[in-house]
Amino acid sequence: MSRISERFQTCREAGRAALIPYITGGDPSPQQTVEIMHGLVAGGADIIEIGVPFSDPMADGPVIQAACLRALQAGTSVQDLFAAVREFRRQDTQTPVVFMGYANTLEAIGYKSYVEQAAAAGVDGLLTVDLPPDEAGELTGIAAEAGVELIYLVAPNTSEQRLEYISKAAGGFIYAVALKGVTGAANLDTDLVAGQVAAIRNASQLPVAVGFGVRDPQGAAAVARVADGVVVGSALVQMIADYGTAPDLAQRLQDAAAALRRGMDAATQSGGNA
Ligand SMILES: O=P(O)(O)OC[C@@H](O)[C@@H](O)c1c[nH]c2ccccc12
Repeated sequence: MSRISERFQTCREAGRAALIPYITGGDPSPQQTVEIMHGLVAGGADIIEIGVPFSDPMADGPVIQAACLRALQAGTSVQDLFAAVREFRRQDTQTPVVFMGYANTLEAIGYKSYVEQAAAAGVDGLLTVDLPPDEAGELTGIAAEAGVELIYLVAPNTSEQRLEYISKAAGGFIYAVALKGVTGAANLDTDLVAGQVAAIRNASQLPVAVGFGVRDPQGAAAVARVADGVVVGSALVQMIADYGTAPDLAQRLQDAAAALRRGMDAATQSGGNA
């Protein structure tokens, strides 16, 4: 069983939703990424999503765009991020790591080389925003061979037919984008999210994680009641923007993850995870 499936199973058995923090790799520096990853796990993260910084991150709002810029200015390369995951894996062999990024990066290195290096470093899944299943082509076979799961996004306006199609291609979990627009939005509508998750569950057996617009323990709690996983990105990335040079940056992110964790666990213990 893959590390991602295993983690969702553990969460299901424990009656809780998976906490999936997102940070941009190499922000504020590649060295700090490993420390932050360990901090997030200590705070209760189940899966870590690392953004591969890209100069034109079209799905991202201003907070993550700025993070990409900081990471690139710090000289972050994909190789640095593979090295960061290798380093992380020396202490943590349990927590799944997903690389989120854009096709451009994979194409520059070559799909096969990229996937093999990612797998060797200890990356479990790839979420490539502009490579939907119809365009993943040879990536699908390469990833399957390397044991790397391809995670796909489902938007609020994704048709039922399209949902069926994506479900067939998807691995790991389905990422439900809670709203139209870019990352870092503020208007999460939990009723809409509940309906969206229900529709996805009709089409797929995979766990469903929800992201975009979850920014605090209350929002995380509301999503944890209806989904298998909760992704929080911009709110944490904003802390890196604010405290990037503070010596206790990793501890601050650990505390933020712990607050999200508490909110989510309180919600699922009192309200069930149906
Ligand atoms: O930032 P938010 O609103 O908390 O959303 C999560 C998101 O940041 C993370 O999953 C992500 C960052 N960039 C992306 C691009 C596409 C899909 C998802 C992402």
